Amino acid sequence: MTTIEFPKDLKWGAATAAYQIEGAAKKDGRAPSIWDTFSHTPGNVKNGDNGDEACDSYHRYKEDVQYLNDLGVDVYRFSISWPRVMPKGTDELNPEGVKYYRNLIQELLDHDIEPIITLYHWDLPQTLQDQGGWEVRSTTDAFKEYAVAMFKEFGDVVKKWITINEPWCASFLSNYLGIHAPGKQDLQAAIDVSHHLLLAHGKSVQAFREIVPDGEIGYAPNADWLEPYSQQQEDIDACERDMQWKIEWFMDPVFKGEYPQLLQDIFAKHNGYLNVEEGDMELISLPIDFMGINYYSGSVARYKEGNGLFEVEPIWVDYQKTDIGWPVYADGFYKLLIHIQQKYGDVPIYITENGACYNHEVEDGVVNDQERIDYLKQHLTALHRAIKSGVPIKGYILWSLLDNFEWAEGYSKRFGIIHVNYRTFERTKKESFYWYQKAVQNNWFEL
Ligand SMILES: CCOCCOc1ccc(-c2cn(C[C@@H]3NC[C@@H](O)[C@H]3O)nn2)cc1
Repeated sequence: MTTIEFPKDLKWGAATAAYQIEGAAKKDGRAPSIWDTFSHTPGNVKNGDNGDEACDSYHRYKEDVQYLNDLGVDVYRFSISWPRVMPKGTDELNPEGVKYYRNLIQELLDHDIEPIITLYHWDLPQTLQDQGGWEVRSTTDAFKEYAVAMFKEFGDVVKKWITINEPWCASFLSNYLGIHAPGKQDLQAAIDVSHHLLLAHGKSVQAFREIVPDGEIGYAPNADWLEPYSQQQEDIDACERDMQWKIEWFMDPVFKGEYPQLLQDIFAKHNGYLNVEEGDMELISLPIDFMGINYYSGSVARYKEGNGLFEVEPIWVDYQKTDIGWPVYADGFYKLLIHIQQKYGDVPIYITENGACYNHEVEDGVVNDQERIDYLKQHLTALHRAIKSGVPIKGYILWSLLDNFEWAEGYSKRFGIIHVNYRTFERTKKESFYWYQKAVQNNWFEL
């Protein structure tokens, strides 16, 4: 048997996000977010699902922390619901909301699990959306006010912070493709949102240095891996364009202080333009301590005239697929990490999300999700290969601890290593839970 053994200091973890697991959407002063509005608008979410109750983790967080303790993870990545702690988006804090997160953090610390807080995991307070949302610059100041309040509340015990989760999803998927909240299909809006998300990141990094001087802060872009279907230049160029949309567009500003010209030119052909003001890029490119990378899938792709903004067509034949339809492409994980290191140098990286959707149900008390175990084996092997090649990987945080509300897919898509019965909220450890538990506790696994 082949053993894959990781560096002794690699941090192992699991991740969730507020709107996807908490529920209690109207409890103890929480105000609506754009995802409450979006999910309650017919047609936006499969089966008309919403996050009103989700996994009821708001009331069951102690049980969920016990599962993390059973796993033996070093870290737990969760997000704070902005409208739960700051219902108006700015101004006063909601003490009940703050108390929930203080209790959750204390429960983690009592079990020797390090909290990693994501400040923005897509649940913008609706009241701010009503004032223009991320399309307007003032929301970057509202975010800074929220971030500063959280740094002051929890910075004494929480030392790792992530500003923005998957800015590509929160900007282009949400405001150009219209698939996520607020569901707009407006390129200019998406470009403005992408810039304001990065500006909000920069403003909060600047504040963080004053408030939590011994802390570490980063952000968590998502990326898939597309490689040319052939060596035809048109196929190579098509992949480059789409990859730059997720990688360079969100990483060049932070690590190079500029947006990629290739994409600016493409956007301009569709009447989309950046609105950058004096000082913005200096804020956005303030040094950070780590970068999160969220990776799920990849494939070959080819040029297809007129197909979307970038005239690219992923070709998904020949791939094993998960139950959300995404190809399983672990090599893409390795190639992405090497590519990022080549482009941006030795930025410390946490894998802040990696996991698979398989919709197994409980049968006689068992959830036999062998496919998820195989996915994890393949991707952790690819990660190990990247580490051996010198990529500075600091941690692996699996998506997700629990089955949860998978955005526009609702509860129809299960990413958890723990099965959730959405009627009773009963949790059931899947076979992948036990496999991951062993890998975490051993720091190695056998192929
Ligand atoms: C060109 C057309 O493209 C359509 C692609 O549409 C999507 C939809 C969804 C995703 C997506 C979903 N996830 C998992 C989440 N990451 C954060 C966490 O909350 C998980 O639930 N990552 N990416 C990407 C692309």
